[in-house]
Amino acid sequence: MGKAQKKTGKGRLDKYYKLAKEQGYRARSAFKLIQLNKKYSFLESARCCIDLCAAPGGWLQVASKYMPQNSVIVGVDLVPIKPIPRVVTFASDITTPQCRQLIRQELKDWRADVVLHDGAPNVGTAWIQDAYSQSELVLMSLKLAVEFLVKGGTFVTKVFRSADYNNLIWVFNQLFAKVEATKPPSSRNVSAEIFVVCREFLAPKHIDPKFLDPRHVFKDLAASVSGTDKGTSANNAQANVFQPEKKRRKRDGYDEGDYTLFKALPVSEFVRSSDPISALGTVSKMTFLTEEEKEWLKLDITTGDVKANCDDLKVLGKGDFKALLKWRLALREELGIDNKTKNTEDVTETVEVVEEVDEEEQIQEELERLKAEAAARAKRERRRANEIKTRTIQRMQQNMTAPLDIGLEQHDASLGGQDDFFDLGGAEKGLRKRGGLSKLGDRDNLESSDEGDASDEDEDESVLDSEEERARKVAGLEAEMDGMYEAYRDRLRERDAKFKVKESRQKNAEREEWHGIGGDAADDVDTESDEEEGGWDKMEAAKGENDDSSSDDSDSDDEEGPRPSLKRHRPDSTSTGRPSKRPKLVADLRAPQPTSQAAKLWFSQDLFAGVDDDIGDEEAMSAEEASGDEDSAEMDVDQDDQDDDFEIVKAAEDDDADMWDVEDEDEDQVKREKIKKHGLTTAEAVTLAQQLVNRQTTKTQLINDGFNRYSLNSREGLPQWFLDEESKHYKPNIPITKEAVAALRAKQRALDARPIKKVAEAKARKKFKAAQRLEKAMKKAEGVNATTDMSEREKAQQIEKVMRKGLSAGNKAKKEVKVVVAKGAHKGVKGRPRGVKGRYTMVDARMRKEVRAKKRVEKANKKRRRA
Ligand SMILES: C[S@@+](CC[C@H](N)C(=O)[O-])C[C@H]1O[C@@H](n2cnc3c(N)ncnc32)[C@H](O)[C@@H]1O
Repeated sequence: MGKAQKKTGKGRLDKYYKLAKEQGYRARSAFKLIQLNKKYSFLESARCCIDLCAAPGGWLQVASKYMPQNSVIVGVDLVPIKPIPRVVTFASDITTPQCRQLIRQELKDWRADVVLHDGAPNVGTAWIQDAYSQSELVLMSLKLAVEFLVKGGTFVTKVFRSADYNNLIWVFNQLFAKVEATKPPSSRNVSAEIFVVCREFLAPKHIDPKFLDPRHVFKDLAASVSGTDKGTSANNAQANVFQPEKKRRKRDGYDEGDYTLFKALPVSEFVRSSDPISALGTVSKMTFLTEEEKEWLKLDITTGDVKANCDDLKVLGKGDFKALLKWRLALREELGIDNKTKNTEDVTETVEVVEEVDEEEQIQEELERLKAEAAARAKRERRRANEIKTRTIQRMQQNMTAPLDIGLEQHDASLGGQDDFFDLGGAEKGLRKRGGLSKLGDRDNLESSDEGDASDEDEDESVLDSEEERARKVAGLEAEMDGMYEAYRDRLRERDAKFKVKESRQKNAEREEWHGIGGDAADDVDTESDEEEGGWDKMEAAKGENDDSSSDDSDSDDEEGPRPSLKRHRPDSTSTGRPSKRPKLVADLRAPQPTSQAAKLWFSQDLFAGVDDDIGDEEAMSAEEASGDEDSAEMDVDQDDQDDDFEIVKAAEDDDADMWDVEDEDEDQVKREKIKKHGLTTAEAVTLAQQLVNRQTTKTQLINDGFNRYSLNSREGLPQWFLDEESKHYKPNIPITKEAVAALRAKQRALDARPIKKVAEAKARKKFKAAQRLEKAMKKAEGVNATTDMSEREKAQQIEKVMRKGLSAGNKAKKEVKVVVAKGAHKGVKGRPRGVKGRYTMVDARMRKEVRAKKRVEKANKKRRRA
């Protein structure tokens, strides 16, 4: 569950999820009802509505919003529903009489205009079983609907496109004048759900109880579910043979590309087939057309019955099928296909034993044998495929991590016929021949023995078929390209300090990036979008944690799988010193090799999915199965992945409107502060902000625009060089306006004009001191004013003096000291030189140099003394 898309979050947290969050709905499914109501307008005129299976309450919220004031709205679910204004809710099972009573108590004499049903059983078993329960639930809801609906009322229900679909529609048609099935846009395409809107309830006086009885409505399916057959076509084929009395309908539709009912099969195929049962179960007729087949008609064993049976298989019973199988066995013996029975011809005693064996048993044995053979074959093939995968992985890993340093290309080229310069496969083979890859061989053998398979070198060679060879070459080339690109980047890093800075900035940007609205711009503008990013990451992380606890497989998914802010790590050059520019072909596999990042990336591709599991770790398999069960138990998270599209929008404990985790707030705070501190930093962001302020766009529009062709790009498995290129050019082109650029420039200019910190501090200090002086002066002035032994005039003079001093003290210009060099006319002058006014100081031309020299000597002497 949740593995097909891993619903890697991206698919799951879609536009409607975000809209639900934004508009305060508890579940994205709210939009389904909104869209259904938009099409059929049943809520606006309704005065009473019952919502069956209503938790967490998305539909109830919509009903309460669209229905007139003072309407009666009742919601029921197995789980309690958090209160919603104007809505009565209670917890009950809609399939029980107690639920019926509760609704009756609530409605009294009222009848409902609308009955809604969006129920989904808590799944966990096989799909066909789940679908059946869902259909049953629909029928139960219909039962309540017909009891409480007013004549002409509307019943809206969710149905799954299962085998029961037509039966349900038939029943609806008996009770409602208009029945329409529709899939609202918000219902995911991957979901099998469909909504049926039944209008104009006929309210018949008497309703045949069979209409509402699952045993009658889903009669055939119940039979097939209780039997051994779970609905697969292969099983169906077998069931057709062993229980031909019970005709099975094609409930699951026809096989891909096979839409005809009548099928003919050459009888030789039936005789030679390893799975005769399937042949008998699927074909209508077996033909004798070739010369060989016509010869068989002449044999004694081919009786008239056999011929007649071959003519129309659809009318045969169990005994006829047995007869055909018996005939097949006899014919195979005749033809020498079955060596086992042929050998028995030579041993008289054994022949006797064989003759004694009951027909029934013989067929049974044959069946057993065929089954065992098929199972063994499948197992062999699986193991073989696993081996191929494992070896491919090992080899590619080697190619990626180890330097190719022994001039193999020249060597192989010199042998002639080696066109491909990069043919690592050939080189490896050469090495293997020379024993250079003995370690690899050891490892291979080790693995083979682990799996209990006696595969040897020969088999190993046969496994390397041309396709694998080609795939390996391609992988080798790609790995080499990756290596070269890394080396190139390393060189850049060494040469260009700016590159490093750029790189780290880019990493930060990637970490910050939300792929919704579009990069930095969105990040800058919409703080709520930022919240979403936080929420997204948290949810992903939470999912990761869940997976961690439940499955090994999902562990790796978490590490390698796509993330909203996918960040690719480069191999740590510090740990390995300088990275080798050429990958080594031979590596010591005995020592545990750390998987390189490039290798991790490579192995995160679908091709390798499940390799680890397949290698035979049964524990991992069972853990995975267990996790599957656990997953399915998490109704609100995964159920809709499989069959229901219901998804609860995460809600905060206390506040419905604010639906993100409290933990996110810190992160959001940081982002908000960042924007507060630095403002909007890109022209795109400023443009979007201006559009928002000027009401040229809305937040919803922005979110909608965020779902563009760039937003859900998967970067999984793509080489780094490609991603680097893409990050430069393949991104949404958000328009920018002149005004935005001008605003940013103005801001930049203001920033440039700002004094540096020290100057600003000095200025502030000066200001502070001036204020202190002024305060002091004012105090003094007040003192002067308070004295009684001075005339008013004297006081005024004194105060003016004090204030002038206080104000001007800070502004005192430093008295200039004139420097007079003692050379020329001033050389040897004693006293004030001529023509110099004010303060002066005489300097010797050589004085500075001499003073410095003197200091140097003193310092040197000091050192010497200390030594
Ligand atoms: C898809 S959710 C409903 C979502 C709802 N329409 C909304 O918008 O919030 C399905 C609900 O069916 C409920 N359910 C399943 N079987 C039920 C039963 N027998 N009786 C009552 N509720 C049931 C589940 O508890 C689950 O909450």
